[in-house]
Amino acid sequence: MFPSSRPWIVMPCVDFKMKTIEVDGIKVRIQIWDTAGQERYQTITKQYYRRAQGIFLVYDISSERSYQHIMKWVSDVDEYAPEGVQKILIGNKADEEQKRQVGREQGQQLAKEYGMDFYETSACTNLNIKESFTRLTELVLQAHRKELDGLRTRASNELALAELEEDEGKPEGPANSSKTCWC
Ligand SMILES: Nc1nc2c(ncn2[C@@H]2O[C@H](COP(=O)(O)OP(=O)(O)OP(=O)(O)O)[C@@H](O)[C@H]2O)c(=O)[nH]1
Repeated sequence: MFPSSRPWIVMPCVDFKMKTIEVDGIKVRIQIWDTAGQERYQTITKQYYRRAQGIFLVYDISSERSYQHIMKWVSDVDEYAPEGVQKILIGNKADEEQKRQVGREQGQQLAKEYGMDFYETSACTNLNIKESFTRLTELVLQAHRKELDGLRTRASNELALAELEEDEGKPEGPANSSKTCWC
């Protein structure tokens, strides 16, 4: 039953969850947006790329077709996600070994081509679920740490420059002003 006092927006194409995970002893709260793969939702789901910091590109190891789609996802991510977004390639349904159509090496090869980490996972047996989430969070934190360090360096350089300019503007100190001629 929907409460009548407030509006409800039903988005059939995006699932949202929040999770807290620990990386290097730090608790990190992450937002997870699971966008639908179907073509008909693409206009909406692409909007979600814009604020992403980390993206899992997921195919199904029992579907060659889903693997072939990864190239398209990568080009969409390049087009719509912010520069520097962290990506990991996932071959899901690793529990379905008897239905496998995509070899593990194919996944590894593709990930290598795009410079991504790669995991085979199973949502059914929990294989590599925690590991892949932890790794993506780690990559996002590392990327932002670099950004923060860059900002810090720039701020301290600017401060040093400001101090230098202030010093240069000051009248000369007593040591210099009471100039003594030794000759
Ligand atoms: N055997 C197996 N089945 C899985 C696994 N992950 C998901 N499934 C099944 O695959 C089907 C599709 O799962 P979804 O989570 O809806 O997949 P999705 O990619 O989000 O689908 P869309 O949002 O429609 O693109 C469901 O029947 C799941 O139970 C897995 O690791 N192993």
